Amino acid sequence: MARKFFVGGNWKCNGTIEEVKKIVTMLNEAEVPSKDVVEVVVSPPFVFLPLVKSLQRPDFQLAAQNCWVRKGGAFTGEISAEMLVNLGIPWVILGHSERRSLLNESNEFVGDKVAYALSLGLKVIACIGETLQQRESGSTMAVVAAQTKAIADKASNWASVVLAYEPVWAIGTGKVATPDQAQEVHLELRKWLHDNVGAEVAATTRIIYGGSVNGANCKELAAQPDIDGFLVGGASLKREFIDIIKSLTVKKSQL
Ligand SMILES: O=C(CO)COP(=O)(O)O
Repeated sequence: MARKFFVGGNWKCNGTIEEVKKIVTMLNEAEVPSKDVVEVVVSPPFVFLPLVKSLQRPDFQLAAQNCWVRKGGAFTGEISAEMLVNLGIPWVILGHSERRSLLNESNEFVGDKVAYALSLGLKVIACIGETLQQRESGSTMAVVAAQTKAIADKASNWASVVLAYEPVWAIGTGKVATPDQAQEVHLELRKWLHDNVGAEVAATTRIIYGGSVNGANCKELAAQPDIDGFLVGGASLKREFIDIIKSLTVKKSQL
């Protein structure tokens, strides 16, 4: 079964009501491939989720950028997975490197979050990725394998998981991974899934790339056989997000 191309737009902590309306209008007017070909998931900050939901075209979906690790309750400032379900938000981004580094989210904590969100029927964009120091010391695969293991140890429903490989050194830096660099890690991750989770999960799980993806570099990355889409930060707030949605042409493996 072919893996459907997936493009997520992570707006991070950006936007005003006016800006949100402008971006949604721009996306609503765009001509893009059908949702049978490309799955598009937009992730505004929590407070704008209802607004975007009310305005957004029906073929695009929504993701929250985080949720609480367990059932909601006395956790001031948190948003629970139950609330996302109640609001009709199908996806949640978990384990983003900004949360791992700035808020000290550990592999185990991210694994618990993923498992809890999945248990409520949410679909999860689970983020992993190494720092520059880790890459330079040759530990990229060990780092992303440990991050993936913490998720795999607790998550059973892989059909609802998209794995986002986002090297920390490429996020917001303009230093995109080369297609070969990204493909190499994606292939290794697929092998890891094969050996540690199962052949079916390895063959069907979408592994998407994130980190300085833009309208100019997306096509070459999208052509790699194991890159199944993108998680886009800065460029998801701009018109070039439409070019990224349209970036899938022919996979290198099919040439
Ligand atoms: O962190 C990212 C998406 O989650 C990537 O951000 P940039 O596309 O701005 O590098």
